[in-house]
Amino acid sequence: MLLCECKISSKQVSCLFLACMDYGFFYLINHGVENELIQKALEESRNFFSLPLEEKLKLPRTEHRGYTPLYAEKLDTSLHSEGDLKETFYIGTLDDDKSHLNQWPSQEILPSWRFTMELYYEKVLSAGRRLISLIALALNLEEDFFLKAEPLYPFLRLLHYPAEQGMLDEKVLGASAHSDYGMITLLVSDGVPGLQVCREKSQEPQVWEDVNHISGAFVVNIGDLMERWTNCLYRSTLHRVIRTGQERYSMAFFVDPCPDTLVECLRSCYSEAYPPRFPPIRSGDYLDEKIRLTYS
Ligand SMILES: O=C(O)CCC(=O)C(=O)O
Ligand SMILES: [Fe+2]
Repeated sequence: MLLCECKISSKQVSCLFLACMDYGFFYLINHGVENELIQKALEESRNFFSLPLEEKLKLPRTEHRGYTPLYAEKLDTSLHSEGDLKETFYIGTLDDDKSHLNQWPSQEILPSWRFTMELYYEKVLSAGRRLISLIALALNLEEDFFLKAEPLYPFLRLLHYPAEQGMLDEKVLGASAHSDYGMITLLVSDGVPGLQVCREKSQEPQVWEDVNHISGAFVVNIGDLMERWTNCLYRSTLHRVIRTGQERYSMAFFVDPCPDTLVECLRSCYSEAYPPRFPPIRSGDYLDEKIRLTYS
């Protein structure tokens, strides 16, 4: 899937439609975020996670921004394990009345950290906006249909999966099985394997496929709210990160609608024979409940 400033062809729009329907996961290239910036942001993320724990704990996650230590989150809330073997750092919107809630490592310790993360955030957000308008076009909607859910509610999640020391409970994963909650996610990693997708969430036993790394490309996936809007025409696909013994870094950028957006089945996505599968829901209510469960 190509995404550039120039005109997009109808063939590319149908290719996007099929990718959202078949897998809910696809690669995105020519997205306008330079690979150098991606690598720089990954390096800064590594710098942060390499700090002593007491330094990281000075920025504890508050209002869903800041640091969460190993095992603090469990993405598969049905699992009986202590939590996921990953540490994370969240950055929320940069330019609204909540921007002051963001937490930043001290400039003395990491001088270019905030600048790099803000630049990365802005660039990925603009690629995400463009992609969301293409997703609307692919559904025969007005280009700005999903952007009416402005101000968007994007979050950058930095992730670090440590190399393992000693024996661990088999049930513990890097990121346990989950689907993402919002509209779309744009993901990059340092190339260390581990990410897997399961195309049929209800099939038993579940079949997991590895997602290969393409340097400079985003792995994009559809989230639950987009699945609800489209009455499951677009798939919010189950995915996870397994433990490989190797250390791994990734950065997930979640593009979510404004909390007050009412997400209800699109007119073109239901019929008498295929009624809406989900009741309408306020985006903020759905997201808050999912986030609450992840930490409980
Ligand atoms: O680290 C990865 O590759 C995936 C992370 C992920 O699925 C998430 O943060 O929601
Ligand atoms: Fe995810």
